[in-house]
Amino acid sequence: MFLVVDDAPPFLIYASSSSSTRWKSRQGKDFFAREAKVQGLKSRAAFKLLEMNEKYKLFKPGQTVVDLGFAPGSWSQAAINLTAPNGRVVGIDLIPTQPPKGVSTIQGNFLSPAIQAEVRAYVQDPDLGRPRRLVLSSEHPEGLTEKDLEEMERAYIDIERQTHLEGIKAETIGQLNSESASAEVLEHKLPLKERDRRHGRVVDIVLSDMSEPWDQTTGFHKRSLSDPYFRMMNTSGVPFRDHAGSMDLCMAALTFCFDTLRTGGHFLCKFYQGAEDKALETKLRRLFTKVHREKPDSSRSESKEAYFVGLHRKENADRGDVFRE
Ligand SMILES: C[S@@+](CC[C@H](N)C(=O)[O-])C[C@H]1O[C@@H](n2cnc3c(N)ncnc32)[C@H](O)[C@@H]1O
Repeated sequence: MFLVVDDAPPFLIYASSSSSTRWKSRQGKDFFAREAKVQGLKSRAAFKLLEMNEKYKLFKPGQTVVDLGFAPGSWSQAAINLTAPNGRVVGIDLIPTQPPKGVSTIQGNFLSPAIQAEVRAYVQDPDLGRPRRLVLSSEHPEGLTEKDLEEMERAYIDIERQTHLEGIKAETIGQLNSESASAEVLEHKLPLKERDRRHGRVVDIVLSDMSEPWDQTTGFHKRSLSDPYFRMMNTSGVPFRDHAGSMDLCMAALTFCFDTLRTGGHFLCKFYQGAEDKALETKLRRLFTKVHREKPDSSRSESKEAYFVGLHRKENADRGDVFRE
């Protein structure tokens, strides 16, 4: 079943049921590709995200989402709609791509430490990438004051952080200033959101649909060299190579989660199944309260791709422990 979501840009929610799944499989394997075209989505990949969101309820208004390997952009399209109003989505990809409306993007190789640092720095500023301010007139037709409008524009994350800060009791602040108290003990007295913020953990959801790009060896006759998206999407067709490449990308994404994901935040990560995925799952289990393996209906059955869904980042996960072999 496909439901239209309010009057936002053309965008539909996917809800699965066994009868609809049977119907879809009868339609042939390009059902999702056709449906993506009809719905104005940038690719059929959107349905994988929508299906997993339907199951795990990942998105909420106002969230900060980082979409690794976002091109051509259907996950970012879905994320910007599902986090409205006031959400922000930052997409990163190797290839130059026109970003979907409302999405901020950085072009570069996410395996590069410089690009990772750039993304971390970008998300630290809570105002970057959010919808722009409204033009205010002194007399608003609905009787709203300038202050009301300013308040409405502030993301819920900022509002919550402010509330927490205001809620810190004077005596705690006094203790914070006391030279005798140890920094570690005092940090535990801070509200969780403030503690997360101090450590740069400001992202609500990290998505990674990155696929290792491979040198093109076939299909040169198909205009594909002039279409970078097609070129980069190739997998090698050699399961071990695809698997090994995807493990590197997943580890980079997981490290990024450790550094930037807030306590309670979620991670959704594509991987190619193989010998190493169990070790990756173990690391995920050390960082997240719940971890699921998913093979959405809309993922081609002949492909070795699957997804890990890491739910609710733990509060006190230790870096050395999470990444130990
Ligand atoms: C399957 S596509 C993503 C589709 C996307 N989720 C969507 O909905 O449109 C995989 C993307 O990962 C990107 N990618 C692969 N390796 C990357 C890397 N090291 N850094 C950044 N992007 C990468 C590719 O360029 C490609 O665009």
